[in-house]
Amino acid sequence: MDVKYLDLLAKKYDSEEEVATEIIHLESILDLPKGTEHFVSDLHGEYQAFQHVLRNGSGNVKMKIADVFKGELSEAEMNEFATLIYYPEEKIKLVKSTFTSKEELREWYEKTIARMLRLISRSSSKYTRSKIRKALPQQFVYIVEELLYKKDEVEDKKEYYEKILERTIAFGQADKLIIGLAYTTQRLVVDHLHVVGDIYDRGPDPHKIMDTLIHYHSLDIQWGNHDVLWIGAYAGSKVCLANIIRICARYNNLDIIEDAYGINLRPLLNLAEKYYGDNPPFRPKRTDDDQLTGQEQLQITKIHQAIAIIQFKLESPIIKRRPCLRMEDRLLLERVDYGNNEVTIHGKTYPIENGCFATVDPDDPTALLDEEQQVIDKLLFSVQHSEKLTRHMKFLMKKGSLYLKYNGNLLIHGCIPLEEDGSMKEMDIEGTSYAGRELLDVFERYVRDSFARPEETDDFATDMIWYLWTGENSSLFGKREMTTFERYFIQDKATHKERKNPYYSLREDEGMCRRMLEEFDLDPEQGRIINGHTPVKEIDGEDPIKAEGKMIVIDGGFSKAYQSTTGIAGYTLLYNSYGMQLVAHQHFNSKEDVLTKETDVLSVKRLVNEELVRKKVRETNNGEKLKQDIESLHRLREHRYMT
Ligand SMILES: O=P(O)(O)OC[C@H]1O[C@](O)(COP(=O)(O)O)[C@@H](O)[C@@H]1O
Ligand SMILES: [Mn+2]
Repeated sequence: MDVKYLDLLAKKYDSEEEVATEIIHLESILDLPKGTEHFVSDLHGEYQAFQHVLRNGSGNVKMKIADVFKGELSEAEMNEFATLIYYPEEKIKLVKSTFTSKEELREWYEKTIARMLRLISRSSSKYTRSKIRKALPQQFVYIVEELLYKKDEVEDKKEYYEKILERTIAFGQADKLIIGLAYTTQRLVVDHLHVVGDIYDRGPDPHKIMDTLIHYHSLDIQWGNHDVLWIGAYAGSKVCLANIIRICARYNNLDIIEDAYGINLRPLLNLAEKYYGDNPPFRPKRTDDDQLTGQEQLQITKIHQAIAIIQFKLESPIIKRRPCLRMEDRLLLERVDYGNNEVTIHGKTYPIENGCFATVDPDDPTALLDEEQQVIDKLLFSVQHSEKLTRHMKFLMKKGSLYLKYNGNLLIHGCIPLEEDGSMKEMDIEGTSYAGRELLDVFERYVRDSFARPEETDDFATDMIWYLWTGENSSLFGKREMTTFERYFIQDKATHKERKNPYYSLREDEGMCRRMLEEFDLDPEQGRIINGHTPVKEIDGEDPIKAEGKMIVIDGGFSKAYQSTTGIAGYTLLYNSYGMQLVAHQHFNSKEDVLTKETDVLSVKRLVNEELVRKKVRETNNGEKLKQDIESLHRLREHRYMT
């Protein structure tokens, strides 16, 4: 081992005792049960629903409450207690408003704090003290530790503990303590979060989800196609940028661009006002909460058209300069017969409905007007100078990747592109052929490369990010082609169909899943593939657990827009030392509903597998890391203190 590294390590552990203590500490962690992993995917801007799943730990909080209090508290009391853990600030207010005397309140404080400590004590049983300390409300660490580790049987200490509680309440600190303990509980029931892609688009608050994730104690992200679209926009891809704005307009979410990220849409609006009018397929999709005036709706409809046309124009030069992407079929603006109002796709001609080609020159259909060029350039400048977006995109890069191998499982948003016969689909990129894991690795390199050079807007790496959004061999898209143009302009629904990669039928097969795990050097006996991206249509009887449990698809659709096709409001997955459980969530109404009616929609759990022997940290990714640390510490001990 590198002597320099050992010297560095010696600075941190500068006595033999310290090295020994650390070795003992780490070795004891290895024998603790593995922490609970929580998998979520396809959040699609649904911040409230995501918050709820995060706060209740996919039902884990309730499970722990039942473990501790079943038989002692009624169902209603347990539910109320659970709500307090999820939304402590609001719940305390509600509870307090029901009391008529100080005495009542004091009793409630005492009872509640005692219960919370019991719950925390149970939830933290598999963690070391130092880890628990980190999870405790920092201003109350001393008090909580005293209370947490008290031993009731020690009579003379009883008075001492009561005094602590009494003083805490008397000093008006009880609310803060309860709030802190509630967040501690939330934190302890989930050790690590995996976000299996698609934080962005369709829903109203992806930026709030990002802020939540930035503050989350431990997580990783597998990029979804929508996340990569945002990364692409920030990394300099104008066509990705046009797409994110188009999608925000389509879902009436331009606030995300303007208010959350501070990007000025005025130039785009001016252009839109000049060239476009009302046009049904471009009207924003409405949700129940939208209160748009006719004027507002019209404005969004115009913006939607303006940016869609810019997008279609921007696609053309990329397709032409990158023949290896083989996307010539998508040069649709060039296939429009502007005189007869028709378009020819895959050899078939269709009438165009609701065309909006005022800025298109039939002789040079993909040329941007100067005005359009200026609009997109200004937008890119704003995007790259948005402080908040910069923070969010950097975080996506830091915590994210195209796929992840974690504790023996393969986490991936979309797919591994396959041929019909189950072989890995090859793609020729700049003269080299890639498939399977290698293809995904090369895709990721391009994303990182483009992100590192945001000033380059037309280079290969930046074009590849767009390809990841929409290309046939993209592991994130997983479909033959994206029929956005057809859905706006052609009535014939057959043209709207996006044919899925064979992966999506082959993944039902256990042998295939085993081969894919092997492709990623994972043990097919132990490992599973965890997928997002395609909504599981429970309504039609689709099963999220496929291939004898080797494949688990957890996109049940947080996205409200997709709930009518799925029939539920999302799946999440829990993986603790006892095994894996899939949780199906019912539709989430609102936080207010949870608070007042305790409607913490019952989540149905299904066992995916049960570990025969409780899994320990030793057998996890983290365990591997700890073993390496221990090894280094042994070396340090020999190198420094035993010679
Ligand atoms: O539902 P919309 O807004 O029309 O979007 C449809 C587009 O979204 C996609 O389904 C991709 O989004 P998902 O990753 O959420 O599936 C495309 O395949 C499709 O063209
Ligand atoms: Mn997706």
